[in-house]
Amino acid sequence: MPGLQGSLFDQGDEIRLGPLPGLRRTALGAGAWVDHLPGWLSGADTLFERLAEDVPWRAERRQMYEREVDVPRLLAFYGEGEPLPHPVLTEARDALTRHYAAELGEPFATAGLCLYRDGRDSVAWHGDRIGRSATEDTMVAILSVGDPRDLVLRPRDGGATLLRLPLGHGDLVVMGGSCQRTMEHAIPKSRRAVGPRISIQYRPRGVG
Ligand SMILES: O=C(O)CCC(=O)C(=O)O
Ligand SMILES: [Fe+2]
Repeated sequence: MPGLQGSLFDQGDEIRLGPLPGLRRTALGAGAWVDHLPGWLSGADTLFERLAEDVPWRAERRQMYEREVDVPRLLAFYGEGEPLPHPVLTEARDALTRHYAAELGEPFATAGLCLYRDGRDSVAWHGDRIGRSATEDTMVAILSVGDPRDLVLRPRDGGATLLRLPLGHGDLVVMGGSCQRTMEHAIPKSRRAVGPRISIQYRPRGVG
């Protein structure tokens, strides 16, 4: 098969996870912290293309006061034990479970996927406060592929943005400690011309 060898052995396309010890922790106060590792996954653009095509993306609507509005991003959710849409996503989840085993005390179990089609797609300020995260420390780990979008964090009880991290192209961020109950996070809309981004959020059982 002419051409096959070229595509199989092209390093730039190979989807591969790097080592996790390069993670850098930033303390945000009140027991909240963020771990960050740019470029954890190589071949991220190839993974983006696969996921964009293979995942059964859903458009959702939600009630906002009197009106029903479009949720400004596409979604997919994989519950505990459900096969993930690409083997590297299982590998990433298991590597994160191993790395954080002592600190987290339970495995990462679910995967939520978001597709931000362009700068108009976003997530408003919120904490992932379903389940144990409302009252106890937990972690939400996010792997990003596609064009970078800013993840911003601010204290829940008011105050300025403490951290702004552009996330895309294989970057990893982990929000931990009290982050989901003492801080809020968002992916703001962007007026710049940005290409699509997919985020994969790993959470322990019952956390949402
Ligand atoms: O896309 C992201 O990186 C964040 C998504 C998020 O905060 C959520 O789905 O709860
Ligand atoms: Fe969130």
